Amino acid sequence: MIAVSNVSFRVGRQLILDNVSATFEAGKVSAILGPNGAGKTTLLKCITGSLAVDHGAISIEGRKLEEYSLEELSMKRAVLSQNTPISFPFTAEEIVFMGRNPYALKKNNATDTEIVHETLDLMDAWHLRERSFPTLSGGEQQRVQFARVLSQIWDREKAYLFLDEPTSALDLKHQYQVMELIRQQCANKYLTVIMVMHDLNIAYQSTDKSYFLRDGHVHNFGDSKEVINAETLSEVYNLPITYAARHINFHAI
Ligand SMILES: Nc1ncnc2c1ncn2[C@@H]1O[C@H](COP(=O)(O)OP(=O)(O)OP(=O)(O)O)[C@@H](O)[C@H]1O
Repeated sequence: MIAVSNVSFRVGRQLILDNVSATFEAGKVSAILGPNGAGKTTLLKCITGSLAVDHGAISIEGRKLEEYSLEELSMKRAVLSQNTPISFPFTAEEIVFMGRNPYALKKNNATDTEIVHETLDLMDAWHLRERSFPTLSGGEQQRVQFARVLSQIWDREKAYLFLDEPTSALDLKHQYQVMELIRQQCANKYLTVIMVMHDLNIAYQSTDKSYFLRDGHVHNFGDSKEVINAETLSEVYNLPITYAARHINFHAI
C-alpha cells in the first residue's frame, strides 16, 4: 500500500499540491483525474520519488519513500512517464530490454529474453522489435514503452506500477487490450496500479478507485463507479454535465 499524507509541493511561491492525502491499495487500479494543471503529474512524480515533497510524507508498505535505495525502488516499481523522448536509434527490443537493467547483476539472459519477448508480444509489438524506436508512430512507441515497464516488474509480486496517461496515443482496440492487461496483472500479481488519465470512460470502466484533483487539492475520491458522476464532473471541470439516461454502452466480446 502507498500512503500519501498531507503532501504539499511548491515551485517558487506557487503551491502546486496543497495538503494532499490519499491511499492506494494493492490489487486495485486507481486513477488520478482532473483538469489540465490540477497537479496530477506532479503528484505522481512525488509518489515515484522523482520530486521531493516540501511538506508531508509518502510511504510504501509503511516505510518512508526516502528510506528506500534507488536499487530497491527499481526492483519494486516501474514508471511510465508522459514524455520519454528518445532520438538515439535504439530498436524497440532494446528499449524493452532497458526494463531489465535493474537485474543486470543477477543476470539471467534466458529469463530476461523470455520476459522481453513476452511483453512485446502482449503489447502487440512483436513485429516492431527490430524497428528503430524513433521511427515508430506515437501509439507504437507508447506500446513499446509499456512493454518496457511491464518487463521491469514482470517477475515481481506486489510491485507498483505508475502510469502517466498510458492510453493517450492508443487506438480503441489497443486501449482495450492495455486496460485488460493492467487489470489482469493487477489482480494476478497483486500490483498497486496508479494511473494519471483524462479519459473518464476508461476510468469508469476499468479502474477501481478514483481521485479527482482540482487546483492542487483532492476534490473528491472513492469507488470509480460511484465518484465518476455528473455532479462531481460538473464541479471538477467547471462544466455543466448531465447524465445521459439513454447512452450506448459498447462492450468488446
Ligand atoms: N517546474 C515547474 N515550474 C513551474 N510550474 C510548474 C512546474 N511544474 C509544474 N508546474 C505547474 O503546476 C501545475 C500542475 O502541473 P501538472 O503537470 O502536475 O498538471 P496536470 O494535472 O498533470 O496537468 P495535465 O492534465 O495538463 O497534464 C501546472 O499549472 C504547471 O504549469
